[in-house]
Amino acid sequence: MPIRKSYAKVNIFLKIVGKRDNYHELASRFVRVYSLYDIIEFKKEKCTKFTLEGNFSCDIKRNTVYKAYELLKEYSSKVDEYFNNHKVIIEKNIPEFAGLGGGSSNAATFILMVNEECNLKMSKEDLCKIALKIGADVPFFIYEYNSANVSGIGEIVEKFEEEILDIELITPNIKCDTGEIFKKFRDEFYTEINQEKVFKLFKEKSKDFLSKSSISVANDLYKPAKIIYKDLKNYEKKQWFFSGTGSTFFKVK
Ligand SMILES: C[C@](O)(CO)[C@H](O)COP(=O)(O)OP(=O)(O)OC[C@H]1O[C@@H](n2ccc(N)nc2=O)[C@H](O)[C@@H]1O
Ligand SMILES: Nc1ncnc2c1ncn2[C@@H]1O[C@H](COP(=O)(O)OP(=O)(O)OP(=O)(O)O)[C@@H](O)[C@H]1O
Repeated sequence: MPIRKSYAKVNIFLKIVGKRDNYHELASRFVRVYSLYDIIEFKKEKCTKFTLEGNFSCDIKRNTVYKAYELLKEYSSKVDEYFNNHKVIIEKNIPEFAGLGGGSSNAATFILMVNEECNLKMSKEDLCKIALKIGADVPFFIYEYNSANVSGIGEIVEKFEEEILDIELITPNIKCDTGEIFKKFRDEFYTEINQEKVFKLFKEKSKDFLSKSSISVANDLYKPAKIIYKDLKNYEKKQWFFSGTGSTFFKVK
């Protein structure tokens, strides 16, 4: 029975490089969190329509996995046929609105599983074209790297060679809205890192970078996030950093 782990991610650093329409171009180190994952299973069962079981806060049409299904079934009739005979069960462990890429990871893992089970023979590059339509973090999960330097709006994913990191997480019960935080950044904190500094950042090991950085230097979105969600400051601790648009703080052990 097809079953796979759908890992969480943290952003070791997240720097804004520029604007692209109402989006922002990033330079970010994404690292897979091996200790935190959802589990996605395709279970044999007759289904009259696409069936997705799991503890989600949104309806099926807004689910990233459903969006991935809708996009994949355009490629081959095998996909619809497969999900007439299988349902999708997701055991959710990654908290939502946490900066951990839960929804994005689910979509990517689902895409990889369908590519295999329906024998679509699509390349990672082809799968990323679909992934990007779902969200900026999805391509990272398609490549399945332990660490990667991600740029553009998430569409450029370069493998970064380093040891697997042991990451501790604290996710306060504060649901951080990504759009609001980017807007606050753009309105009140806008700054761009230059390409020369990005080049140096992308060569630095994650542990070395963090040993010399502060939470606000590592992640351009932390200051705006803290203005909107004032309780975040209660969780600030030495050697703890902020992932994505939060609310998760992480420490590399
Ligand atoms: C912050 C990160 O999680 C870093 O890993 C990602 O860049 C977030 O990307 P994402 O999950 O695709 O973000 P979404 O939740 O779909 O985006 C919500 C809103 O955030 C803003 N947004 C998002 C990503 C980005 N690179 N620039 C943006 O300005 C956009 O207004 C977007 O409409
Ligand atoms: N498969 C899914 N798992 C979790 N949330 C999902 C999923 N599909 C859609 N969502 C919705 O996406 C929104 C954000 O979920 P989540 O924060 O996990 O996604 P993410 O953008 O990948 O992660 P983050 O931005 O926090 O790093 C929530 O409204 C949630 O209901």
